[in-house]
Amino acid sequence: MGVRAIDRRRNEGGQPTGPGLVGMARALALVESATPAELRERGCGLLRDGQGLAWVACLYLEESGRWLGSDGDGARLACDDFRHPYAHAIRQGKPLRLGLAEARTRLDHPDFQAQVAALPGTLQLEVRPLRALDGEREWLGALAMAGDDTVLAGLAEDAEFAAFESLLCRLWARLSRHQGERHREARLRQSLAQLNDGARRQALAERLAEDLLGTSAAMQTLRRQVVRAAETNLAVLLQGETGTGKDRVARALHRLSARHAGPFMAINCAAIPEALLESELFGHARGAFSGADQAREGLISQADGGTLFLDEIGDMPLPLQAKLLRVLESGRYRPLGASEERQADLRLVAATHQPLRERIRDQRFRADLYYRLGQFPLTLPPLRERREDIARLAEAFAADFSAREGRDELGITPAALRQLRERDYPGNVRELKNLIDYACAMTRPGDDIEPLALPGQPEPEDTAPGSGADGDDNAAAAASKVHDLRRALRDYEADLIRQRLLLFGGNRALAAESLGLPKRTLAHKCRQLELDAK
Ligand SMILES: Nc1ncnc2c1ncn2[C@@H]1O[C@H](COP(=O)(O)OP(=O)(O)OP(=O)(O)O)[C@@H](O)[C@H]1O
Repeated sequence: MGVRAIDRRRNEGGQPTGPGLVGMARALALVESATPAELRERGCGLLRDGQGLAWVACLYLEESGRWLGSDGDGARLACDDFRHPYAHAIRQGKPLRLGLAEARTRLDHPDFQAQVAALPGTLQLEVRPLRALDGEREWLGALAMAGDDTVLAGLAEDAEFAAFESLLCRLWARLSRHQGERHREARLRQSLAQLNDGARRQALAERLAEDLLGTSAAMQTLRRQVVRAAETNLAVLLQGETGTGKDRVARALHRLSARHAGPFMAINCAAIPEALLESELFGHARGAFSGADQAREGLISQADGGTLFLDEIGDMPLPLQAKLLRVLESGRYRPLGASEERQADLRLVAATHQPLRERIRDQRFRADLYYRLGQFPLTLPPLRERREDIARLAEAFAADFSAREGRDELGITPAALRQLRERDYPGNVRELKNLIDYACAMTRPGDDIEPLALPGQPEPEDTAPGSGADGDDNAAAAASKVHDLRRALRDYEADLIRQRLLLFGGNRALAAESLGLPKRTLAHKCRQLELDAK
């Protein structure tokens, strides 16, 4: 029975539709499809409903040309797998008809078997390879139909079915072409956007190189990561040995971020006595504790709209860690003694030189806070792992010194550079900077820094015989000049701490240990004496 015959039968109920109009309605239904998938679905529906077929499926050739996909059941069948009938039909380039019972026993592809499992074995299966008639793309896929022998035989001879199939193929080819173009355009737009993003990020990373010096691969990677982190609002955890530049990275992150116009508030958790840290961070209400005559904003409130940098986060006391976690998770906090909670919108950057995992093991740091802080973890490489950066850093520090002191620019001799490259730097970049400052101070204006000017290199005068006696004389002379004991002691203390920090390349833990002080006390003294606490 042909399409026309079936249409006639469908319209026996008196609907005023002639064969031509039915064909038109069918064509319209196909033409209105927006995508190849919709077209296939409509095509199958029209055939199934109008032709008395038991099963209709339309398989499409994937872009690779190696697979046939099926919209309805998601089956995917390889074109060169002859365990299913579609491969045979496409290989032969002409329709294939066989009994379903035979197909079930001969063609044991599991996806095909599943497709026809529920159909009676008495039916016939016809597979028609579909080809784009305009030649743009040779094979489109295959049409599979199961039905009575007479129905399938009628269809094969029906001119209207042939027209239907031809329209299906033309529309399919056109829609595929449009869809392909749309996909190509979308891919192009996407890669252009990525290219633009890539170029913008590259430009930012290059600009960052003026601030975070170093051409080593490790520094280049770090700068790229900083640019990425700055694009987000994620909490950043900076980990690295002392003096590797964590503070510098935190400031760069803020400058590059969308919050750059907001405040950047920083606090060193190790430098503030435990009792004060909470009110420094959270602020307090008036009368919250004895001496709190005025309400005071804490750093969290001051950092609203900007970035809060918590240095030495590993030293934060456990009770405060819990409160900080709450700020991170909800943005809510309560100043000391206040009755109401407040809301803050800030990006948190935390830094530590301590192995936080060990502190978690020792139950001195909360694991949940660690993971929350480290949404975007960044590790700063120690200087000894990027010795190629030493010369560039040293020259930049010498230039900084000259600019600060208003002196002509100082060069560094190749021998001094060699020595600088060979040193170990437990205090990392800070140690190198202190060393160059010292060497600059020891170098006569107009000269270049020589190896002898570097600390740790014996000076001829120091080794001269009798220097011990001179030392005693100098001490006596200095003592005779003291008129204010407190001030003299303060100066002496400041000098001693400064020297010790220089000796240990700025490593506060080592400096504090060598002076028999807790690290927190040393940090406190540095603040009191207005020494560079770093
Ligand atoms: N890549 C760099 N380029 C230029 N200067 C740098 C770089 N890294 C660090 N410095 C300088 O080295 C010194 C120490 O850096 P910073 O204070 O950022 O280290 P840190 O890792 O925060 O140290 P700590 O753990 O002791 O707090 C600063 O003077 C900083 O300006």
